[in-house]
Amino acid sequence: MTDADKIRRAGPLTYRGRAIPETTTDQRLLDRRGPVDWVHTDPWRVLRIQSEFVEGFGLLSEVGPAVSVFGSARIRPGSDHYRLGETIGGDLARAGYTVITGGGPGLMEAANKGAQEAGGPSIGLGIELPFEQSLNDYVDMGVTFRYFFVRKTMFVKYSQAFVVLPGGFGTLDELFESITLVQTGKVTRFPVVLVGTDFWGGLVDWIRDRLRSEGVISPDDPDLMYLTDDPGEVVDVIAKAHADMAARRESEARRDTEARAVSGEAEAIRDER
Ligand SMILES: CC(C)=CCNc1ncnc2c1ncn2[C@@H]1O[C@H](COP(=O)(O)O)[C@@H](O)[C@H]1O
Repeated sequence: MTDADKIRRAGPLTYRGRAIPETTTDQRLLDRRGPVDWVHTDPWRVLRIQSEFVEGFGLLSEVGPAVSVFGSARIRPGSDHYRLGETIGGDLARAGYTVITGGGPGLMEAANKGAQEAGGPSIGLGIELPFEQSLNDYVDMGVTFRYFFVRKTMFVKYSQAFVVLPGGFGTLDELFESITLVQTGKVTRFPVVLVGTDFWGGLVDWIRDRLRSEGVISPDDPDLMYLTDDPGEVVDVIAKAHADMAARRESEARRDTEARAVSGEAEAIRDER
C-alpha cells in the first residue's frame, strides 16, 4: 500500500494520504504542549462558570428548607457576636432548617458550628480568595466557588430566608443584594432578618429616614427587613413567614382547583346544549 492509499478514521472523520494528521486526537488532548493561553480565554471561562453552576446545583438541589446566614469573616470565637451566631445556627437547625453560610471564618463559622452541634445539616459555600483559606471545620457539606456571582445564586436559590449578622462590606453586599431581589420581586416572600439592633440600628434609621424621605425607595421598603436582638425571634419570624406562605399557596391552589371545576361544569353544560 502506498502512503497515498493510507486511511485514518477519527470518529466521524476520514483522512486519506497526505491529509492524515501527524498526531491522533487523543494525543493532542493528552500531550502537554503548545501555548496554554486558551485556558484564560472567555469561551473557556464560560465552561468553567457552567461547571460551577452544575456542581452547586448538584450539591444543593436535594437540600431541604434552608436559611443562609451571613456575617463578618473577622469576628473571633469568644465574642458576643460569635456566641449569637452559634445560638442562631443551633436554633435554625433545631427548627428543621439547613444552615448555609459562606463557609469561612468568623460568624460564618459560628453559624455552622451551632448548626453542626445541634445535629442539623451545615453547609458552606466557600469562595476562592487571593489568600490561603479553607472551609471552616464545622461545614459538613461544601463547595468552593471561583466566582462570587455563581455562589450568590446558590444562596438565593437554595435558601428560603436570610439572616444577617454584624459584618463588613461582604455582609452589606449580601444584605443589599437580598433586599434588592425581594424589592424587585425576583424572590418573593423571602424574610430577611437583621440581627443586632445596636449594630444595624443606624443603617436602618438612615434607610427609613433618608432614603424614604428622598423618595429613592418605596414607603414600605424598610419593612422588607426585620430587625431583632433575640435569637428566638429570628427563628419565629422565619417559621411564621414560611407558615403564612404555605397557607397562602394552599389557598391559591384551592381557589385554582375550584375555578377549574366551575369552568369544567360550565363547559359540560354548554356541551349538553
Ligand atoms: C479573614 C478573612 C477576611 C477571610 C475571608 N474569607 C471569606 N470566606 C468566605 N466568605 C467570605 C469571606 N470573606 C467574605 N465573605 C463573604 O462575605 C461575608 C462576610 O464579609 P465581611 O467580613 O462582612 O466583609 C460572608 O457572609 C461571606 O459570604
